[in-house]
Amino acid sequence: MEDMKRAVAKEALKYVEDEMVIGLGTGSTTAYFIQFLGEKIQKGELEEVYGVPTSYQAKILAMEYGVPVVSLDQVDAIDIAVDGADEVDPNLNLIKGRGAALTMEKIIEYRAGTFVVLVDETKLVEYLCQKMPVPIEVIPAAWKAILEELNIFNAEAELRMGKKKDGPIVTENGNFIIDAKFPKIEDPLDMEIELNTIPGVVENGIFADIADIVLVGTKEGVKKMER
Ligand SMILES: O=C(CO)[C@H](O)[C@H](O)COP(=O)(O)O
Repeated sequence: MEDMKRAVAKEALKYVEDEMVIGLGTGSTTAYFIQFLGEKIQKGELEEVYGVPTSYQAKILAMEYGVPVVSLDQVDAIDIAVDGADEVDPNLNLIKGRGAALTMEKIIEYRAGTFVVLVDETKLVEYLCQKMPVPIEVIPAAWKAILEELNIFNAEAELRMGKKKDGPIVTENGNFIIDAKFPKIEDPLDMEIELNTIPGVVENGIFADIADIVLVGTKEGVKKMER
């Protein structure tokens, strides 16, 4: 599994050129990309490249490996964004947000000229929500009301609890995460828009029609899916 993650991360470097602004995703696969990117910069193989992190994890890794970091409000445009995903359907719609960084990820990846997604083959599904729930970032005061609202969609939804913290996890924006397992998502774009109309929802982890390229790590090597 780690070999597959490293392989897609290496492949993603081929899309990076001098003077690019790069959205840096969150998660274990993107961590390899940030590491390899930093190593290339340090060797002088890439120049005038800047990273816009989607999370503290991405920012800390970028600082550790020597990728110059800038914030979204310091750049005019993002040339490319590279990030992982939890599910990818045949039309390159995604579920993201296991790392609870989905809001900043979507803000940055939506704006990227090219959005490259890095996954291993276990993340490929026939339809969204086949295996993974949709993470939904919510305003803390609204969590219970939103859980009830999600009953309309027949979702099995729960507040995400901390692992090394008592109580719910708190996102980098100071919000809670609800994980909602829907029966089957027939129309990802429609569902993405509908979830965001519930008052108190900040953003949800359906990324419909955003990914341009998905690099899939398989036992036979890296495969490319493109829109
Ligand atoms: O959406 C994410 C974080 O919010 C991650 O990109 C996604 O969970 C994939 O992570 P990993 O590469 O560790 O499997």
